[in-house]
Amino acid sequence: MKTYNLCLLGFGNVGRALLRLLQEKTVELRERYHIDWRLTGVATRRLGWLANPEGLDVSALLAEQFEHIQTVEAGNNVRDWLAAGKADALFELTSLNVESGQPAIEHIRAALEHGAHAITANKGTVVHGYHELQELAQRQQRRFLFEATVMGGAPIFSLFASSLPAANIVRFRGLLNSTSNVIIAEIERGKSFEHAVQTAQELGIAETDPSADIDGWDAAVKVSAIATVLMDAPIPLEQIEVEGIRHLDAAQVQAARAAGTPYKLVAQIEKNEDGIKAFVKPLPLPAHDPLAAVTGGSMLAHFELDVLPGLTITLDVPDNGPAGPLGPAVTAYDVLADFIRAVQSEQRV
Ligand SMILES: NC(=O)C1=CN([C@@H]2O[C@H](COP(=O)(O)OP(=O)(O)OC[C@H]3O[C@@H](n4cnc5c(N)ncnc54)[C@H](OP(=O)(O)O)[C@@H]3O)[C@@H](O)[C@H]2O)C=CC1
Ligand SMILES: N[C@@H](CC=O)C(=O)O
Repeated sequence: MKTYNLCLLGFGNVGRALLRLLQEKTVELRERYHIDWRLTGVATRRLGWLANPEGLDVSALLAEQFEHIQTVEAGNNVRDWLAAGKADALFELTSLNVESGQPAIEHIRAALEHGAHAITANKGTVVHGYHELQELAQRQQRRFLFEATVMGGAPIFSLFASSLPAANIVRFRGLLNSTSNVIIAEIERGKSFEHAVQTAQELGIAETDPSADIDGWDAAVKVSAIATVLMDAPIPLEQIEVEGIRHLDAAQVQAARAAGTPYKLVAQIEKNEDGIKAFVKPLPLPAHDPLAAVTGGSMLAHFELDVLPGLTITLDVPDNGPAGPLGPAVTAYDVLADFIRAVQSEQRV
């Protein structure tokens, strides 16, 4: 059985949740999937480039006892660090950069060139680097996987890839941003905007810079990722009509809720012979609209396909589970599932 050397770049909400999940699933990974693992690299701007090819102390990392962690010299850049950690897989879990997807794209490029699989929750890499990184992965016979980037926790990209051959999306409508949904719900309950943002941050679902959520860009990036990967219609962000929830007036939000037509940040894509059009904007929705019933950090994606009139995927994310906030935990599951898929693709060769 192969022991995989895993390197984590970004050790925030999702990185920590992934490490906890890997610990929980160690025996299952070994017994069901013949995968053994050790953590050989962790890096963030604050921590620097930590590596040890014999394995880093996972419990000390999770307890933030960084001074107890034994490391080797790992240089001060991603390529030297991947080499020092003898990486077989990189988990790229750094913050979203809406404008360029960097430096995450460079991290993934480095991992693939090193010969490691690259798995990410960072949607900037898909919007700004999808074609280049897929081609590089194919040349290197490694996998670039990104299931967690849209509706972290739910299968979207892998579902289409594995179970919906020759199906073409003609319309998509969904609620793709948990943070704005939590913020709107808090405002409906009479909380201030600042308090509402803080609640989303405490749940671990807000972006490092929450203005990406509030101003609609996180949802727009997800829209662009769906169009690029699933609709073969890369739509640049500047061609998406984007309006966030910042300007929504509390009284207006509360009145809409009282009237049974709550505001939701709706994402929509339509493709026809004239091309592709997409928007992200807050809309009051009638009670019978399935999007109106999506609560808290939950999300919904509704696809209309040429072969299926309607396919809806709902991801229920209650705020907290026994071990804390569930948003990052369900996202970590998608990352783990991608890792298993990457290894299985090697095992099939
Ligand atoms: N949280 C969620 O529910 C979900 C998150 N995602 C995506 O997952 C990614 C991580 O999210 P999350 O864990 O919540 O974010 P956090 O803000 O909690 O953590 C981000 C981590 O990345 C590190 N980081 C940021 N920039 C760099 C850089 N240039 N070089 C090295 N390290 C860097 C930060 O550490 P430091 O500041 O020390 O560098 C920190 O450890 C994001 O791209 C997000 O969009 C996707 C789906 C759901
Ligand atoms: N900030 C995002 C996290 C997942 O992508 C959200 O709120 O949906």
